[in-house]
Amino acid sequence: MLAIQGDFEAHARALERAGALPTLVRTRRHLEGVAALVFPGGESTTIMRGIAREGLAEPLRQLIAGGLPTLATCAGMIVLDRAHLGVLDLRCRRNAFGRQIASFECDLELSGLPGGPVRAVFIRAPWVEEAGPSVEILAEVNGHPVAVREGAVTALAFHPELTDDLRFHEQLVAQASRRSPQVGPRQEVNTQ
Ligand SMILES: NC(=O)CC[C@H](N)C(=O)O
Repeated sequence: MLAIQGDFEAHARALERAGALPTLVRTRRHLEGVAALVFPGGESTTIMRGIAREGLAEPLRQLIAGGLPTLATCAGMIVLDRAHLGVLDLRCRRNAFGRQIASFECDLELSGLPGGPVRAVFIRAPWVEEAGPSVEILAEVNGHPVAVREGAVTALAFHPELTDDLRFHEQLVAQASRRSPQVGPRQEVNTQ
């Protein structure tokens, strides 16, 4: 997972519980051999600055364009949008829910996610202001998309990594092991 700034440690714990071996990506070298990517929540301007400083933008774009399974939450969704890395064909509105209800939780039903609604934790969250035809909207709040999928990328305006709900991380691990069976789940790697 991208570990420049933000709540990547919460993602690491969720990934471990989902059977993956999370590694921290801070430089280009750390991208070698990754089977999936996570873009955490945090502060998108700071994360973008780190990406630029480390020369990570182009390698990240190439990996995602090549179909690397990717999960992005909150600031991570902003980082992937047209105005930033440009890997998702959508435009985010930052801090979209405004000051009064900057942070809130709700139960959210997502299309294509079995097992019932998720408890969605929004923290100064963005929403998707406008999206191209290749972007599938998975859930909305008040008519604004807050969960989308495009290709192998799932982007969420909320933070599943801050709850006990592992479904998104499990989905990512499953996507990654379908694509490169040698890398997961961990039980298969470590059977001596
Ligand atoms: N929880 C979050 O990731 C908030 C995102 C933050 N408001 C930003 O614009 O970068």
